[in-house]
Amino acid sequence: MAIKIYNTLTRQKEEFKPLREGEVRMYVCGPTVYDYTHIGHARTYIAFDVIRRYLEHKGYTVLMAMNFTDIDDKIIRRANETGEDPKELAEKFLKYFLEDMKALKVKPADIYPRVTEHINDIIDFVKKLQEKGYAYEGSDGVYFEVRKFKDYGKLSKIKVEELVKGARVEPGEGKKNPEDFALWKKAKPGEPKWKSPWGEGRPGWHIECSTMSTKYLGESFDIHGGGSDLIFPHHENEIAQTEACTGHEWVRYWMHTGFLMVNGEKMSKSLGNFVTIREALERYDPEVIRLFVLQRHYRSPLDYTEEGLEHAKNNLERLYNTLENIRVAMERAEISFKWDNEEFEAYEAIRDGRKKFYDAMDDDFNTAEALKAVFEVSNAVNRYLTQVERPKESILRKAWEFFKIVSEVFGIFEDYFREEKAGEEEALIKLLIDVRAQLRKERKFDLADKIRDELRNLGIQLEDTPQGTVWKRIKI
Ligand SMILES: Nc1ncnc2c1ncn2[C@@H]1O[C@H](COP(=O)(O)OP(=O)(O)OP(=O)(O)O)[C@@H](O)[C@H]1O
Ligand SMILES: [Zn+2]
Repeated sequence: MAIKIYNTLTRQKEEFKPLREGEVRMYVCGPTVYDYTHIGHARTYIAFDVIRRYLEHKGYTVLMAMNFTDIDDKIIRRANETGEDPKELAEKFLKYFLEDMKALKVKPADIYPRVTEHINDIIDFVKKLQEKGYAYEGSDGVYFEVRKFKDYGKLSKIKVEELVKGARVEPGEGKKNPEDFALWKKAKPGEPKWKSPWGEGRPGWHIECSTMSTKYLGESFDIHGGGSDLIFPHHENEIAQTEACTGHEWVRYWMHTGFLMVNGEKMSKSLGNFVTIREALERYDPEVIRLFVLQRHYRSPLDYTEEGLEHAKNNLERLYNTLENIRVAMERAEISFKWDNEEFEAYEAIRDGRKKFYDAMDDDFNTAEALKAVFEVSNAVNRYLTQVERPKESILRKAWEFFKIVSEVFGIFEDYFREEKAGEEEALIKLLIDVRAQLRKERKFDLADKIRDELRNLGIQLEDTPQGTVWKRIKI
């Protein structure tokens, strides 16, 4: 089944067709690193992590880039308040962000381009816009002339006239028109700055994403995403800059996440109503936070409540319980020579649950519906295990395989399945030690030594002690 994606650009679900067969190139706007990452950010990044995981699960090679805004007004302001160097401040919070994402089991992006390492690329981009007549230099910076770009407003559906009336414009003294936005800001005394054809200064916010995404993903790519607060002005301006520069369509699918809300307001650094990921992780397992996010569709708003997190915690426990039930039951499971009603019922429940899971994920990554399917399978397996004395191995294996898929896509139970693998490996080593002991008894020393040497080549060292043979891992 093909994947359908809700495209903010067309306000419709569309069948997903990547530009290159088998490959998906996606760019997700990263954080402005001036404070700790909060659960609101986590909502967005976990959502895109699962989207990316699902695309990979479906067989696509995903090339993902995420920027770091490591110089910007907010960073300079905060650094002035705390007396830190803006560069060090950004560096510190960038490191914390990566740690937080790792803790939440969010797979790292392939490339994390940072603004301060791409200043020359940004300058080149602005120069091109100036050459093409879309940008002009004002007293305090270089601006993009919005009215020159005919498609302006195509993403947010905001008209330039409304924009000016509603005063949704950025400040800037040197602008020709109120709706224009800064591509380059000339440095004020004491601000971090870089040399440019327009004097010393720094990039505006939007230009970094146009520059760095096209540098790494090409002049056209598949998916661009972020929280829905980025639709306007950030993504609207990104489109204007990039399409003005290249003269053709840039991004195929625009994806935006709903907000994480606290008491009816967006959780945000600016409003100060946030719970950091670190605080949340002191109280909840990372997988609880993931499940809490996945309980809602990524486009819907999500309320941050204790009940919501407790609900996720209980749900996660229920699923772990089922996994343990299956694992333990495997030991008493038998090969099937015939099926009874219980087997047919369990089989059909797993089959239907698995289909529902894929249908839900194909339908614009509907994790909330997919999770329902996971519980249907979980309930059916538990029911089956209470019904039969000797469960059939094939039924359990089907359920197990399904949970492995859920694990891969949702980024939960990963350690559990890893331990299972480690357990299998240990059992195999023990088996080889027994075989070697038997060979030695039979005085087949050549073969016995071969086992020892081959294992050593794999990083497993055997040692014969008076108590028997023991093994340890060694560096090879
Ligand atoms: N409450 C939230 N719910 C969902 N996504 C959010 C929330 N807050 C921020 N995001 C998303 O996190 C990403 C990084 O945000 P960024 O660092 O730009 O935050 P910010 O806008 O500076 O901070 P804040 O919005 O907290 O004041 C963006 O995609 C943004 O849309
Ligand atoms: Zn961006």
